[in-house]
Amino acid sequence: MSRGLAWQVARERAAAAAPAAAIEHVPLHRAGGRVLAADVHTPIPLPHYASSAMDGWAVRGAAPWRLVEGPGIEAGEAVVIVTGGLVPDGADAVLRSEAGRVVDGRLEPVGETGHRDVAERRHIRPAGTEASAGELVLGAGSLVTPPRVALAAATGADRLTVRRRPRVALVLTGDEVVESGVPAPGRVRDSFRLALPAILDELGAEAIAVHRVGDDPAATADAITADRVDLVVTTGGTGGSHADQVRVAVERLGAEVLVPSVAMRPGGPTFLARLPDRLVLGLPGNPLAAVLGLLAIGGPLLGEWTGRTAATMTVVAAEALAGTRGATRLVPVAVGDGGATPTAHLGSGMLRGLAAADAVLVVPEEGVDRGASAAALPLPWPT
Ligand SMILES: Nc1nc2c(c(=O)[nH]1)N[C@H]1C(S)=C(S)[C@@H](COP(=O)(O)OP(=O)(O)OC[C@H]3O[C@@H](n4cnc5c(N)ncnc54)[C@H](O)[C@@H]3O)O[C@H]1N2
Ligand code: MOO
Repeated sequence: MSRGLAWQVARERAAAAAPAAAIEHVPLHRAGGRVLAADVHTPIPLPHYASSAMDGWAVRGAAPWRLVEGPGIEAGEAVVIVTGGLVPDGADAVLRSEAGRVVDGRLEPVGETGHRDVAERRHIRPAGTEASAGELVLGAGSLVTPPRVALAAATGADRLTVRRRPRVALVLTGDEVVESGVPAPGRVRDSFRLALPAILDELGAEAIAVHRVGDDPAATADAITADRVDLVVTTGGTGGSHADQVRVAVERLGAEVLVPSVAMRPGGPTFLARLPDRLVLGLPGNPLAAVLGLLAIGGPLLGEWTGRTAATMTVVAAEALAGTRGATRLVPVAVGDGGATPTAHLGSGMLRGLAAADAVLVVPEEGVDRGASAAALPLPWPT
């Protein structure tokens, strides 16, 4: 296998391979975590009516006030009101319940606060103070966070127009892989069926099918084309040996190879190819290599596709890290007050190093000095 495309070039190609996002209209309860595909303008002012900020009485004119039922009030009248209640037209202020007293059916202010409530026309939230009717309140491209869902609801929206999540099928290869229990020598317990859908979910995609196939190009090609999906993520079989049949399967399907392999360690055999109706991201079988391949190449692809571009990160290396000639080295690190330190157990076939990491330091060919700043990939799951 050649050394592969340079890190930056491979990532740019992956981002450029993202198709235009499809859109869908989803109910608000399903919109969290999605990216808006259209601006949200509020059709109503926010708040849309003048409301009381306190429990008490809406009053008009000078004290004392005669208590009336409303809805309207005239000078010298007051109406009982609760927090959030509709302030009657013409009301001057809301007198808080603790700042007023009813004597002989007449309401009067009590103490300095009571007089101030009235004199300063307090506790009325006028309509339109947060937004005017027609105003833009959320822009296309924004991630739908909990307060943004609440804001959309306040405008009266029931659905939002968002980018559709790319649909993904997983094709897990390997005759030796078992899915339960303690594996016998020569067998390995599957690392991917549970982890990859969760990571894809964090990257804004949705795994809708999982196939297990043996080391057989025909079965692999069938699995790659089995579902109506936007992206197929395969594991194993990328290495170029006789058993590494995923590349053979993709070749037989006539795919255009966009990224043949990447000059990075680990994860170098990661590839990206395009079929007429779907992309295929091939990840190596070694567990650490596979996850790093997904973050390094699947990350920019899905970032561009979903609009959830991951923020880049800079960390300070707590120790010097040697580079690898002709390749970018990816080192899972724990990030603490003293900087970023490589975690233990970072073999390509291992998982403990990544399980203990907070980020992945990107070590250029020339290495990183102790105390120097270096780029890092954030991990898409909570750490
Ligand atoms: N002669 C060469 N051999 C290898 C090269 C090379 O360039 N020349 N590259 C090495 C590198 S780097 C990597 S990474 C791997 C890539 O391997 P494949 O993608 O072909 O994957 P497999 O050979 O099928 O498996 C590798 C390894 O991963 C284990 N595996 C596979 N699936 C799973 C799974 N679902 N859960 C857990 N572990 C899995 C598999 O048992 C193997 O141990 O190739 C190197 N070799
Ligand atoms: O790139 Mo392979 O990724 O080390 O084990």
